[in-house]
Amino acid sequence: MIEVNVELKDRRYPIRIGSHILAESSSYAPLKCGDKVMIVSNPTVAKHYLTTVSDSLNRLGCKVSSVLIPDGEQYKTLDSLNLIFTALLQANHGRDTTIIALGGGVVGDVAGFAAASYQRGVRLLQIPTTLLSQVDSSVGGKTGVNHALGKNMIGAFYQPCAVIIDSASLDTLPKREVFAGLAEVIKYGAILDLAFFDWLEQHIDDLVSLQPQQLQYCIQRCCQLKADVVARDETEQGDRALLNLGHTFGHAIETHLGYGSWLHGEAVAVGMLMAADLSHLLGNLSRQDVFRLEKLLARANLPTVSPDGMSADDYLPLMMRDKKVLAGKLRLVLLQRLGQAYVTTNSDSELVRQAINHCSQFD
Ligand SMILES: NC(=O)c1ccc[n+]([C@@H]2O[C@H](COP(=O)([O-])OP(=O)(O)OC[C@H]3O[C@@H](n4cnc5c(N)ncnc54)[C@H](O)[C@@H]3O)[C@@H](O)[C@H]2O)c1
Ligand SMILES: O=C(O)C(=O)C[C@@H](O)[C@H](O)[C@H](O)COP(=O)(O)O
Ligand SMILES: [Zn+2]
Repeated sequence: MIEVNVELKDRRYPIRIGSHILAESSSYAPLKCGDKVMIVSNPTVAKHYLTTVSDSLNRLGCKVSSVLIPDGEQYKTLDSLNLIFTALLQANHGRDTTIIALGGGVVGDVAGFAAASYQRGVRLLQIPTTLLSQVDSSVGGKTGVNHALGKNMIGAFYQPCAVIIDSASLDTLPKREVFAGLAEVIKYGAILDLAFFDWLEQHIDDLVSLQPQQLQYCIQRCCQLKADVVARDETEQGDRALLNLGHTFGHAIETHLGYGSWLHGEAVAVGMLMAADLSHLLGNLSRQDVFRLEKLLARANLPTVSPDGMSADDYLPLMMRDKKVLAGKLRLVLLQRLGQAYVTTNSDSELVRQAINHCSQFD
């Protein structure tokens, strides 16, 4: 087992990464004998991992209850949050409880927000079971739910006390979900680390087929890159916005099509290409580097063109609701070059339209 630490201003928490570590009680520190816990999961994940996790916690001497929310992005809602609150109240959980998120990013974001708000805040532990949640959503404390008018519009920054990543849990993950996770993996290389981008170009086939050694290195590198950004800027006052590459476009796709139609990673993949194209139009990223990004995404079996029938007119109003908008001005994450991103308000809407059109089938 290896550990990456997230060093916040006033405290730190560990990300433990290993294979088959959910079956070991020692993985769950700081949980200890006598602790009350509520595991939040969904039926799909529970079928595979709830017994393993509950057994480990029971052996540790924890008092374990669980609640399942429905599976899917369309259930990342206030209703699901309320299901969790009801279960907590019915089982008499107080401020000394710990909420454990066992699942992908949807479970993690909803359970995380439940932890942030139940009785004004209880302890949270993340057990991510998708590639996307292992490399991204379980780390850094963004929690929340969607609104029909926009992604992740209601939420809180709320850090977990630990993140436990069992890479073996990816063996049961559908391939399409593995590919979606690779979009966020490629994002880290594109925004922060050219050497990692180069490594991904060499090893993307190994990741697609979940080769254990390459997978562990990839998860560790992504967690380290995210931990470093979050340590510098926990609540997105500056640099953390770089983690949003492609998301202003991608969230528009998810909202426009209806949550769950395209996966988050798929929408982010196309969004990153739009951002890369725009970066090129603004005279930064070279055409060759736009192609490198496109090729890597395609090799990860991700979409590289906008959804059928979605036009720039559909994107722009939704993009104006992005959380990075300041004083009514769109702020976008763009690429100076591969491995170096920046945030800009200097994005003329005609060029934004052009970039969207370049990534559309009719172009
Ligand atoms: N908080 C953040 O910083 C952050 C970062 C990135 C993404 N997100 C959010 O994360 C969400 C996407 O997360 P996701 O891609 O994990 O999707 P998800 O949570 O919907 O999980 C994908 C699917 O895989 C299933 N699943 C999960 N683990 C499994 C396993 N081990 N075996 C078999 N099936 C399994 C789930 O039940 C679901 O059907 C989006 O809502 C996105 O906005 C948040
Ligand atoms: O952790 C972050 O910061 C990110 O932006 C990571 C993103 O991958 C993630 O999808 C996040 O939920 C998007 O945040 P939002 O603030 O645009 O909703
Ligand atoms: Zn994301």
